[in-house]
Amino acid sequence: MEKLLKPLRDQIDEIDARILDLLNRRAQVAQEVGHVKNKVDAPIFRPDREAQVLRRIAERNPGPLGNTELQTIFKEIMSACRALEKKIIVAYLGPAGTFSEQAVYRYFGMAVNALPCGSIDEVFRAAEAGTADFGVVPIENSTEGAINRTLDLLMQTPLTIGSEVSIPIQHNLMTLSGKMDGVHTICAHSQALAQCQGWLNQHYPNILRHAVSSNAEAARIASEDVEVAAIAGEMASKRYGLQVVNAHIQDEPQNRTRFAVIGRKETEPSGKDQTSLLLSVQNKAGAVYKMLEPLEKYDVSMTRLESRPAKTGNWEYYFFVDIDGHVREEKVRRALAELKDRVVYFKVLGSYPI
Ligand SMILES: O=C(O)C(=O)C[C@]1(C(=O)O)C=C[C@@H](O)C=C1
Repeated sequence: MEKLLKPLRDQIDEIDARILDLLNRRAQVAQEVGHVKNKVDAPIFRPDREAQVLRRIAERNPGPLGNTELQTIFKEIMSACRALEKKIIVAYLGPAGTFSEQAVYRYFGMAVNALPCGSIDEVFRAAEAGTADFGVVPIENSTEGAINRTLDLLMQTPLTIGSEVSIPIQHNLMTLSGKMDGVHTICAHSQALAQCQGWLNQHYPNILRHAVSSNAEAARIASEDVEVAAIAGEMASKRYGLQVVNAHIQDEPQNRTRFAVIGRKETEPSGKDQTSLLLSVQNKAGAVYKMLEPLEKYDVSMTRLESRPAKTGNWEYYFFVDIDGHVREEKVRRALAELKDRVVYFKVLGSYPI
């Protein structure tokens, strides 16, 4: 067998040498891009350009490697090249081991400085103050709906949504021993408890559930107390040395969370974008219909409409609306110009690649 493998491995060695050379040539060009950008103080991270590179890879891919695998590889290549220009700092809802941390690396690749924050508010503050270049905040879960604190903060912040990333959320029940004997409390973030409610009612109806600030915090508590179990992702079980008792206990197998990447700069059009809006209308019959009419008129599709009561107490609602297209596209610009006159509150949260 070794005899048969030798010439094939020689081929792989030779190809690897070429890949190595090409990767470093690519990195050198990225460094030059960095010099050009530094001269005019242009942003290093360009989500629009990265989306285009990844799209082109998928379009040109003849196989046998799959598009998802190739895009993962190219994301890391860009992440490494970008870090040669500048290693960006990304704030997220910590501690380390949360799904938010996973979203940071999924989106930016491994060559970033991930900065854990104690709350969603702190993530916004870090990005607003410039302590971090970007923030990653959960915006919506497919089982539990909107993350209210994020939506409230998006109303107030001067930051814009520059990208989004969605990751599968798989919850595991874990303890130090890998067993549930003697466990009196299950700790997790309230969202995770809600997402696993059906399963917990069925399997452990009599064990106390205790909401804590994050699943990673739950894992930390469980790592110090044999009588406590945690619900958390795989990263947290590894980080805190816990054994999984039951894997994938979320009620919805396709459970995903969408994260917004927030920053101080708007994202340029990439050719395939969407725009997130925050709107409010007066509580009158037909007001929502009237608000959305310009979208139909200019053939702009709406991909999400979510309502949320305003805090003023007079039964007004805020609407989080996603539409296809970038604010700089003509038809979007026109539709929004008309829509603006029909609402009492209007804010573009950001345009970014789909
Ligand atoms: O094209 C650029 O603007 C680059 O800086 C290069 C590059 C890349 O590696 O392809 C790196 C970082 C940017 O976010 C986008 C792309």
